[in-house]
Amino acid sequence: MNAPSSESSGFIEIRRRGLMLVLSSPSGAGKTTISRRLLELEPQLALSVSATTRAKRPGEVAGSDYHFVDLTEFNLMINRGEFLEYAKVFDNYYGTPKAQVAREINAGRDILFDIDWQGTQQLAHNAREDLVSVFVLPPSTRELERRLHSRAQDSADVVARRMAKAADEMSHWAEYDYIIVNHDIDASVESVRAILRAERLRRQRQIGLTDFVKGLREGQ
Ligand SMILES: Nc1nc2c(ncn2[C@@H]2O[C@H](COP(=O)(O)OP(=O)(O)O)[C@@H](O)[C@H]2O)c(=O)[nH]1
Ligand SMILES: Nc1ncnc2c1ncn2[C@@H]1O[C@H](COP(=O)(O)OP(=O)(O)O)[C@@H](O)[C@H]1O
Repeated sequence: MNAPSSESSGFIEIRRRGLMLVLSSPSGAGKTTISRRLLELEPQLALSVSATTRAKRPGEVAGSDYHFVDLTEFNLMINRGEFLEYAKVFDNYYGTPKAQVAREINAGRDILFDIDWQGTQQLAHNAREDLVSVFVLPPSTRELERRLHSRAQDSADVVARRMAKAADEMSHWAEYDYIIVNHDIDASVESVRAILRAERLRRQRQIGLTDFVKGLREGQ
């Protein structure tokens, strides 16, 4: 039988299970920028570091933005069952290693995923109760293209291919819990923080609530 955990004050403690916050968007809409700001502002939130076969961009740090691996290593990781989900996006493979996610959630920390709709569908299938999904839309197609060019990290033909895929990716918006149109970066970050604040209070994430309320009723 589970004994209610107590703090030194004698109050029964409510603990919280961590949640899995997914941010998806067409490439260039701003989810990496939003993610970086959230991680600075939310000490309870950790980034799920994906493995990818894509080349490192200038400014990216191996092991903190992505684990950069070759296709042979990626296939080995698949065969060893190390991924919670994985998908091919554009011409590269991307996957979420299981170990880090389990560690964070069980420690009551929240974990942020910058993954596409294919990965989100797999997480919804495997972990619906823990999942909170947010789709980020650009204010317009023209602004999306401007942002992809302004990032200046991909060649012109890569930008053209990302634009060509954007409509396809955006067609998945209805599979998400929340939608944010990223006009202003500060407002978008605050919207995600509001979602986090409310979602952290969901009944299903509270551990020890039955004992806590029982204690209240018994006058503790
Ligand atoms: N399914 C899945 N998608 C991922 C993962 N990591 C990144 N992605 C997605 O892959 C796409 C390309 O990412 P990236 O090459 O970093 O370019 P970005 O679109 O500019 O962020 C984005 O839609 C990411 O959300 C992952 O582990 N799993
Ligand atoms: N609200 C915004 N207003 C203007 N520019 C933005 C906004 N959000 C992001 N950007 C810029 O758009 C470009 C693409 O953003 P990024 O976060 O890399 O997108 P994604 O991760 O969705 O591909 C970057 O140069 C970023 O600074």
